[in-house]
Amino acid sequence: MEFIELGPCIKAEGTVALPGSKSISNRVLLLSALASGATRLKGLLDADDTQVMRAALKTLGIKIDETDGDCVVQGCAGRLPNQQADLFMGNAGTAIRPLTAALAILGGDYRLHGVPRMHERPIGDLVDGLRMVGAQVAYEQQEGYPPLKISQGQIRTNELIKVRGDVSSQFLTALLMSLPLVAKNEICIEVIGELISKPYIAITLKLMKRFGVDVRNDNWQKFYIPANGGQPYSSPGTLYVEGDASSASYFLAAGAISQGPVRVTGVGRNSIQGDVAFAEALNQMGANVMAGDDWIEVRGVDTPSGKLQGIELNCLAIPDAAMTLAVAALFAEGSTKLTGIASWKVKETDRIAAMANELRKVGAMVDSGDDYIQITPPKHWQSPVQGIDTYDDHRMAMCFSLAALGPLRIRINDPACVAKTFPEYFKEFSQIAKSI
Ligand SMILES: O=C(O)C1=C[C@@H](OP(=O)(O)O)[C@@H](O)[C@H](O)C1
Ligand SMILES: C=C(OP(=O)(O)O)C(=O)O
Repeated sequence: MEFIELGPCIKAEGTVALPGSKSISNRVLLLSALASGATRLKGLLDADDTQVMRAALKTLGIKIDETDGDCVVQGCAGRLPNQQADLFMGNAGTAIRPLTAALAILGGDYRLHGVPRMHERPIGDLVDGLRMVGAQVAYEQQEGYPPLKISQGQIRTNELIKVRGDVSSQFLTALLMSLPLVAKNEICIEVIGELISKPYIAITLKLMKRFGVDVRNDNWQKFYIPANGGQPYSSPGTLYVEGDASSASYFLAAGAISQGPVRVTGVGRNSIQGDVAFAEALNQMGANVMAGDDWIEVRGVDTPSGKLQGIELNCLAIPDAAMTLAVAALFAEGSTKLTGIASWKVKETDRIAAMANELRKVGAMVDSGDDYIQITPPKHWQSPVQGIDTYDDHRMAMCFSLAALGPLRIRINDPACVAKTFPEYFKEFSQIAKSI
């Protein structure tokens, strides 16, 4: 097995220009493809999750030109050139879920599949929502999970559409982005159960608006898609993709654990990404945080003891950056309890189990349940000889790089899994984290 050894680092200091946001990149790729006109995308993320989206769109006949560093997408005005395709979606939730919905609504003869873990990640709530409007979607193996087969349906949009919101917000995002394609009348989507990850729905709505569709959000329970003539999306011309706020969290945490200053550029106080709230959580732990329009910076901590303080925090709105808090908690005084994280179980791996296992390996005391994890920092740090396992989860690898800011050298297994969203992660980390 491949591994990387890091630290022990005496300080973390410097500036990191963030790669593009995964969530924004995959949404704008799809919206540009469905829109009329060409869209120039600047700052798009180039990583596994966005590569599978680009490749799928190309297979569907969308022209994407990447010759000059930008990505120029020729929209198909809601009519995909290829009505038959076999599409590999890797392990990208932001690719398979919205694309499944768009293809099921437009109709054709499609198959969508991914890596083995993708076939364990639920999609049943989305399929149920799509079947409600007459889309034809079938499970190839296990009921409720990819691979999926899509065929031509008879789409009806005059009834209320319901979708569960408590497993993944990506199902609602997928319906929101695809239903305008057939909105001859106003369409209402009702969310059943508590909607998790709300800031990601906010990203979806803001980006749809950039492409001309203004959805009315009635208290996060009902969403109204306006009637249009069947050609809803139009290109905004040029669109800039923000830096990834979840990717920012590792560097900001490094700036808090050490003296910093560590600055990230590409996201700032006006970001449309919910994970910028990670900086507020760090601040609650005592970190010294500053932000401008296009940057966030952390300079150590501002507490009497000079150490981060453990907190209790509901992380329903920041599921991805919450993982970074779990590892930052190793460096805090007192325990940290993160709640509202039940969705961790159905992501790249069972993140509650993975996080608990690996935090224990460095000496922390960990208690966890269905929707929480509580971390008490190590009395005596340990460096596991066999290394920290990463479970093919990019965030496990990126989070545990922070353990190198502790007193011991740390080995991270299978570091290449960061390619899902941040292929250059370890290069960037080693530029700011300085070893003895
Ligand atoms: O819509 C999105 O871009 C995302 C939504 C979140 O998923 P859930 O809604 O499943 O929590 C998040 O974890 C994921 O990385 C990206
Ligand atoms: C949950 C994640 O990814 P996905 O978009 O595949 O759901 C993630 O990036 O942490």
